[in-house]
Amino acid sequence: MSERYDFLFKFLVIGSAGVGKSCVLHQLLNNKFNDDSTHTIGVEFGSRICNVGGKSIKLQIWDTAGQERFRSVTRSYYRGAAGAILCYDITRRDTFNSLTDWLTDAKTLASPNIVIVLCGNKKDLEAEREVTFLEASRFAQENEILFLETSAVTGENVEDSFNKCAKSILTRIEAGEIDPERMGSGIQYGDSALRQLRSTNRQRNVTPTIEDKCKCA
Ligand SMILES: Nc1nc2c(ncn2[C@@H]2O[C@H](COP(=O)(O)OP(=O)(O)OP(=O)(O)O)[C@@H](O)[C@H]2O)c(=O)[nH]1
Repeated sequence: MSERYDFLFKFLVIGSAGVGKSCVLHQLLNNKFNDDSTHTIGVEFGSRICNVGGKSIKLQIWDTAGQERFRSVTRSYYRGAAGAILCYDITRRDTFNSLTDWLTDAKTLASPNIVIVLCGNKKDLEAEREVTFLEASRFAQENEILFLETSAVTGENVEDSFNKCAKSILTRIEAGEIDPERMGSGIQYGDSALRQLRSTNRQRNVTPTIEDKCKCA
């Protein structure tokens, strides 16, 4: 049976090597910690459906390698991403210090409108913390991105991070700030019937509302 969803969003998981990107994604997809994670080579892929704001959204998620030597490969996957989960490790200040570079890459290679959720991962390692919650939330505020601390071990806030990103994209679509039909928006409608509705409406010169679109999907 084919999956039914209202929208499909393309997401990236980015951040320095070893911050826990693959473990965060594994926790999201399998509800458990992968204690055998190795460095990602290039990119890996996963998908799942989440329900936010009364809509069903398929997340198509690209987990990128953080190691510098794969940067040219991973950069080629940024194009057309609607959202990014930007991870650092709360126990390693160097991973926090490189966030500005990751942000620049996301905005220039994906889209200036990309919705970014900052995840301070390894929240379970409180005793080894090097980056405070407060300074990270200030950084997020200054850069107008969302922020959560997560743990791929306990699962805390993992699902919330992806949901928060999806919710924010949805809100911006509904507010007319993001146009899903723009080339490279990283967003697709969920059903071919929608395209039919749009072309019918276009012939009638009617613009479908988001409600029409979702009813149809
Ligand atoms: N304590 C703790 N360890 C974690 C957490 N997330 C990941 N790890 C550990 O951190 C290490 C790196 O995790 P990965 O998920 O492979 O890191 P990555 O960011 O995908 O690394 P690259 O693929 O090289 O970019 C592994 O040893 C994990 O077991 C977490 O939330 N808490």
